[in-house]
Amino acid sequence: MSNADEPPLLSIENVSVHFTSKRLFGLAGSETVHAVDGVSLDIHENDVVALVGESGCGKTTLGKTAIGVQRPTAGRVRYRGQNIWESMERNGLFGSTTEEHSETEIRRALQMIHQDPGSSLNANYTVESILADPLRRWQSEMTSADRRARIYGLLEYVGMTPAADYAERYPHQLSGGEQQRVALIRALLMNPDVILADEAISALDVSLRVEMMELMLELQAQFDTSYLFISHNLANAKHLTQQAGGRIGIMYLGEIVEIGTPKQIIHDPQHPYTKVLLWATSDLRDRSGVSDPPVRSLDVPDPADPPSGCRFHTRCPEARAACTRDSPVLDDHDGDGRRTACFRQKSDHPYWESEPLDDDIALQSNGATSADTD
Ligand SMILES: Nc1ncnc2c1ncn2[C@@H]1O[C@H](COP(=O)(O)OP(=O)(O)OP(=O)(O)O)[C@@H](O)[C@H]1O
Repeated sequence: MSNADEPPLLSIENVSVHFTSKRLFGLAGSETVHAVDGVSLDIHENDVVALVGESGCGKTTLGKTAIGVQRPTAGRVRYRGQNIWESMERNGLFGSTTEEHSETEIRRALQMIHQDPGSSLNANYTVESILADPLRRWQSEMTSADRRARIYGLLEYVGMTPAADYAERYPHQLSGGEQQRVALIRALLMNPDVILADEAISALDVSLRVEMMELMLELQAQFDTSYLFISHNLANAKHLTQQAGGRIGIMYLGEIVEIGTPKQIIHDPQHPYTKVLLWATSDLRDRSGVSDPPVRSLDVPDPADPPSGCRFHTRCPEARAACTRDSPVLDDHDGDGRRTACFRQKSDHPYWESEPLDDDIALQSNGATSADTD
């Protein structure tokens, strides 16, 4: 479990990532996709934070920005207090100073595992060479016998036995679950502070997902690392964060709209969009409740032209005129650490005096959102 009183390991400060590209089909001009907008988030030592939201809401972009793979167009990312892009630029020009972490150290500290480990494991190397590489780089004092013992020990730990047999295999000779375990071990052998796990279990069979999450947590304790876990599946996010004492952040159209403990998010959601995600997650849905999705519209707005005010207002069943004008700030309204970006959490907000947007629109009743369970 993390200690929120300690200075954060990673601070994402008011970060935006906008992608500008030419319009397709010969249309004049360019368009700017607001992939991430004004997000702040701290990740602590031994933390587990899961980001959940529909496809295209900016989870991957935010994750990559957090680990210094994507440069923000506004805002800062700090690693142990140090602005990582400024440091990397300065290091490139002048080398690192003694007080700061070098670019190499920052790169080592912030690792990633992908949805498709097959494409990230080098097909031409055996499992043993793939796993020996980080040890050679970061623990150069190890003898080759020590390296082999370490690799075999870890393969056995993750259930890939006999280890000597698995060590000689190439990635294509492993199942998807085995490839993902090798990718996880390789990332951990870099001795990272944070691992971005981007849909890292989504491609696995349902039965293997829980196993992989358990393994991630067991290895977290051994390697002293934090996870930023990205998933479109709220049930998986709950499973992982619940055991780790972590948090779930709900993203919608480039913004975090609610963040809190799994108990707060799953059992007492405050943001109307969190309620939609819960509704869409069959494993978590309250079956005694409504059968229709709690949204006014199923249409997801274009991230190149996000709605004014609260971005969720075009779909929100609770939306009022105030929501079309002003953007709610992500705030801790109850003093319990959970933060929500919704005017309904402030009893004295002008929202309560403003007109409901459209009383006549019935809740739509067909289909689910794309963040459904699979
Ligand atoms: N390199 C890029 N250039 C232009 N637009 C991009 C780029 N990367 C992402 N986007 C756009 O930014 C938005 C957010 O994308 P992102 O991949 O971060 O979302 P996501 O929530 O991770 O989605 P998914 O679950 O489908 O991966 C999308 O509209 C996407 O099309």
